[in-house]
Amino acid sequence: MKAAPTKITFFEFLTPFVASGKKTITIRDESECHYVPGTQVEVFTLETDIKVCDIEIESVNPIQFSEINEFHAEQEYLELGRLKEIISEVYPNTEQLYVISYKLV
Ligand SMILES: CC(=O)Nc1ccn([C@@H]2O[C@H](CO)[C@@H](O)[C@H]2O)c(=O)n1
Repeated sequence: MKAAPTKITFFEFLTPFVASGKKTITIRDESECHYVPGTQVEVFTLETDIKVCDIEIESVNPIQFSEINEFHAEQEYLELGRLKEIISEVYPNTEQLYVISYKLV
């Protein structure tokens, strides 16, 4: 069995919202859906690989791109339009995604 991942990266501009507890979910593709509820994960900036904080994974749930709504945007601490724009840039032509929810530890 593969070990649960212990590191996650976020775009640097989003990390203050993760560290302050304002952003409580992230939406990723299949390659990043292997986080395990109850495990602790270190948060780093994507661009500069600087450690930001520690989080505990609460849940990982599949979602279709077309199902992303205001409720997710609120938890992402982003406007819905902006959220969908970012996701389409990072994961072009990917319908199957995963909502990873977490809390600060
Ligand atoms: C390799 C890597 O770090 N990738 C990503 C992928 C996504 N995100 C953010 O997650 C949310 C849903 O996609 C949005 O808020 C995105 O901006 C991120 O910060 N970094």
